Amino acid sequence: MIRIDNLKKAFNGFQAVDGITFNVSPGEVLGFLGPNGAGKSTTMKMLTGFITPDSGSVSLCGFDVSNDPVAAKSLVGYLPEGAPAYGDMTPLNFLSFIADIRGLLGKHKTSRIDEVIHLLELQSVCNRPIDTLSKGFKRRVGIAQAILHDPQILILDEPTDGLDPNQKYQVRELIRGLAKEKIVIISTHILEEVTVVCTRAIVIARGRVLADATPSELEARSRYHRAVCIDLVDVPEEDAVTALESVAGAARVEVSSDHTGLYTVLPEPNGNLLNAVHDLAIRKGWNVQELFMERGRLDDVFRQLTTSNLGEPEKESETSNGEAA
Ligand SMILES: Nc1ncnc2c1ncn2[C@@H]1O[C@H](COP(=O)(O)OP(=O)(O)OP(=O)(O)O)[C@@H](O)[C@H]1O
Repeated sequence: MIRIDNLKKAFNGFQAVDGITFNVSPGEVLGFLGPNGAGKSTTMKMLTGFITPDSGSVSLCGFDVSNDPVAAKSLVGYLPEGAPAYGDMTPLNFLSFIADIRGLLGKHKTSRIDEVIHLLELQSVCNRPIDTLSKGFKRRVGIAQAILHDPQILILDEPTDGLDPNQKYQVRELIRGLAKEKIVIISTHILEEVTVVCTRAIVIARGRVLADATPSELEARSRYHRAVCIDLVDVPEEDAVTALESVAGAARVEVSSDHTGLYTVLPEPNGNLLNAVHDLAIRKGWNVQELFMERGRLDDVFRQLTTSNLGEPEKESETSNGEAA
């Protein structure tokens, strides 16, 4: 269990993290979301003991990061922002160095290095200086060092940044596999990653938690939750919009700007439009290419949360100078 209580950190009077509190249990993959400068990396650095909080506490499986740093840090694998490594080392040298620091010895050390090299598919670059590797390979070396000692807690700052779609898929699968018995926290800008990988998401801005929910609960907060999309062929736009607007429970109709004939009907709160829109299409004899109901859009919720709450402090700030993060 990770317990984070009222964590705060200011840099030169600027409140980067402003009272963050949450717990995470084994088996959870927590996605940490927020706009640039929201305080995600700073929070992760405090979780891992990389920087010291001004106040508040972090406990990792019962070990306080400030009072018992060695025990706490031994439980954590950390991929810092940008996946820093020693560029003149090869991945093999770097992993061997990390294994020594983590106290892996003899055959166990060799077999773990072998395992992570295979898991992250680093075989082809094992003996090249890290500085000469592509961004994607560097990130994979960073993930390899984070999981090398098979930690109970994984904290990964933007783990799929710079990876191609195949590698993104592989890393997400890897995280899902690891999460079965570990606690995983990832920060990401990729909202689709939250739906695919995370069991829970925390949205922060200006160093404060704005939402803490499952991805489905967040989607349900979207204006597009249960909106009905209908793709029509050869129906004049005006006729389609007028008819769709008249459906009972329809709040608004949006016309797609990049796909002719595609309309999204947004519901009144708790409205259920699917059957009504379906019946309308039959009555009108429309040629329907596609008809489906949306779950909701995370990008919409993210925008609503992070733009509408930015000017509304929830509690007093100690040293904030009011600058935009
Ligand atoms: N060492 C530092 N000294 C001064 N200011 C800092 C330092 N580290 C972070 N900050 C500031 O604290 C705020 C939060 O930064 P942080 O890196 O935690 O945000 P983030 O949510 O991770 O952003 P991004 O998504 O862009 O990585 C930013 O305004 C940043 O400029």
